[in-house]
Amino acid sequence: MTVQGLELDFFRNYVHAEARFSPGVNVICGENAQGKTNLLEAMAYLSAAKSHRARYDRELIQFGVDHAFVKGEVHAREREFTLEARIHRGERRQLFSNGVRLKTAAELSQVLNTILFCPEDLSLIREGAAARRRFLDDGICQLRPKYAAALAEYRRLYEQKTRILRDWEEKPSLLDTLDDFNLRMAQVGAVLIHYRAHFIRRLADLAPPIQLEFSGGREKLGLRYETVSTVTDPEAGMKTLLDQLLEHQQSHRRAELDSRQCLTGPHKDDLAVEVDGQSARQYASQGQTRTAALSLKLACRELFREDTGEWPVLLLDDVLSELDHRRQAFVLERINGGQVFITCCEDDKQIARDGMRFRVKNGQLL
Ligand SMILES: Nc1ncnc2c1ncn2[C@@H]1O[C@H](COP(=O)(O)OP(=O)(O)OP(=O)(O)O)[C@@H](O)[C@H]1O
Repeated sequence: MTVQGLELDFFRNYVHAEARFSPGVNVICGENAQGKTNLLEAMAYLSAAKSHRARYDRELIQFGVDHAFVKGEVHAREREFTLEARIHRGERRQLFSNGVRLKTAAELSQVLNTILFCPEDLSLIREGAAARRRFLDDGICQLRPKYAAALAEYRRLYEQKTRILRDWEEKPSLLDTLDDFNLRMAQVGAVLIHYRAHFIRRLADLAPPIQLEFSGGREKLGLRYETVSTVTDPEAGMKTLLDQLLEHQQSHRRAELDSRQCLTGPHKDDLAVEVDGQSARQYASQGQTRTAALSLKLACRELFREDTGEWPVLLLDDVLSELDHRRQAFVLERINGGQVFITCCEDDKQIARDGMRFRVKNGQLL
């Protein structure tokens, strides 16, 4: 799949921009703070109506303006699509595909998939479990609309249960509904675990060879799914998962009431990442961290290809500047095949000589 053209109005620092892109490599150069990341963010937004760095859609709207508009012409599944996002301050965003209003962001992902790698992705290795859960959720949501729906329901249930646990002492009648919430959370939680387990198993096949090649045959990457402790096999059937989740809830019932927190369920899941058998979070060097994060993203890209039959659009933000020439060459070699956008600070002619080049200056694409 490819983004053939992009149009932006009042998106971040772009007042208006239009561009046509190469189906291969597109190099986006420019000095700091000119709008390179904003451009990749706009493309990623068209695939999932989410930004990797904005908490609220309103952050995407240009300062002092009340709306933003992103339009992409996308070639996917041997067809042409026009995807549009209209973002208004204080209103719900509106998404369209070929002029038809979409009900959910998951419908965008059925047309366009993107994989973004940016400097913040080092947090995938370095930080707590939340960053890795986000990585899993973003990947699976793009591929599986059912997972996206289950995740949204789980989040709603989690918030409601958290409110019950917070307020039950003041309002004991709230406890009447706790068992119903627990059952539904275990049912939806089993769905999340099922999808996550399969996704991680496939990543665990795809990522280690990338890390090995990346590191010149030196580094062995290991991935392991860590979920609720009573779950003996995350790939077991739904009924087994449900029973094991209910068992965990039961054993934590008192602790939840005492601590007034939701202590049981896949909202605490993690993806353990190891390099040469040691926890990457604790022991990986800067270079190993960057390599492991990039290997995970490139593995995700290959998984998407296996699943949809098409390469997702790869968005590499500021990835090459930190790598030595051998690793740069490896990345450029590895990304052959699909459409790629790479940002860089200086106009390095060595990078992707066959690709199209763009210069970004003060919110203008030249
Ligand atoms: N909502 C907004 N309205 C207007 N400008 C914004 C908005 N959000 C961010 N900007 C500005 O957009 C500019 C470009 O940001 P961007 O992150 O795209 O830079 P960049 O070219 O990737 O730079 P770097 O190389 O430093 O990463 C920044 O100066 C930022 O302040």
